[in-house]
Amino acid sequence: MADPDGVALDERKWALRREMRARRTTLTDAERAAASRAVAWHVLRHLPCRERPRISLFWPLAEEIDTRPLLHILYALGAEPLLPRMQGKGRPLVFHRWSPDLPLVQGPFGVMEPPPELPPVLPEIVLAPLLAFDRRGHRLGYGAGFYDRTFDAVEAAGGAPLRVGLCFACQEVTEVPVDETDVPLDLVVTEEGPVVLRPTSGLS
Ligand SMILES: Nc1nc2c(c(=O)[nH]1)N(C=O)[C@@H](CNc1ccc(C(=O)N[C@@H](CCC(=O)O)C(=O)O)cc1)CN2
Ligand SMILES: Nc1ncnc2c1ncn2[C@@H]1O[C@H](COP(=O)(O)OP(=O)(O)OP(=O)(O)O)[C@@H](O)[C@H]1O
Repeated sequence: MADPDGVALDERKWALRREMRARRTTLTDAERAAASRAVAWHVLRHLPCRERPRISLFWPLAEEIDTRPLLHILYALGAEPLLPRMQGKGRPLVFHRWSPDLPLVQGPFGVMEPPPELPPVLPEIVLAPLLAFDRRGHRLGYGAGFYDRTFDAVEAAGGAPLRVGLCFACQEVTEVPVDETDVPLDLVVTEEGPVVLRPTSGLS
């Protein structure tokens, strides 16, 4: 697929992924840690965490928001934190309950995941990692299409999760290139606070 100036959509997405990875690399460890604490605070303050939702996080890769303190706090609050597991290329992620004593196993791309023998759980809130987002709610990930497929699969199974991006404020762009499989986010939470993207999210 090509846009009017002839640059294929895929090429524009890969160029933006490279640019956003480079931008994220410029954060210092101290900035990353402070932003991660602020993001955790905004999630607890603005999402319905006291209703103890089944809420999916992700085990962070080196340069992503550090979600581990938030996982522990949600668990302590009596919420049901979940982590995703890959079932293979081209397949949706499946979610399993996480607790502090759960031994994780290393999956593809070095991602730490719950072991496969646990029962699958449908999330009510999905906190998704991303490389870039825009104010229309479009999200750019690492390019495997895992989260778009997962949002479709959860809905097909009867779920209607709140779709939330979790990232650094520097990952906002004017326009993410999208194709027809892109499932928009309801909101994004950065260290600066929540960015509400769809009024239907019920949050302000
Ligand atoms: N923490 C985390 N867990 C996740 C995701 C994610 O983006 N982050 N995923 C989202 O779909 C799924 C895994 N999919 C992935 C697909 C590609 C790459 C990838 O290309 N990784 C880079 C290294 C990235 C980094 O260190 O920042 C690589 O292998 O070069 C990673 C995860 C499920 N779990
Ligand atoms: N629901 C879906 N069904 C079939 N193909 C899909 C679906 N969602 C995404 N894809 C395909 O997967 C590929 C990667 O999608 P995309 O560029 O949106 O990934 P991404 O959002 O950057 O990655 P991720 O969600 O893994 O972080 C594209 O070719 C896209 O068409």
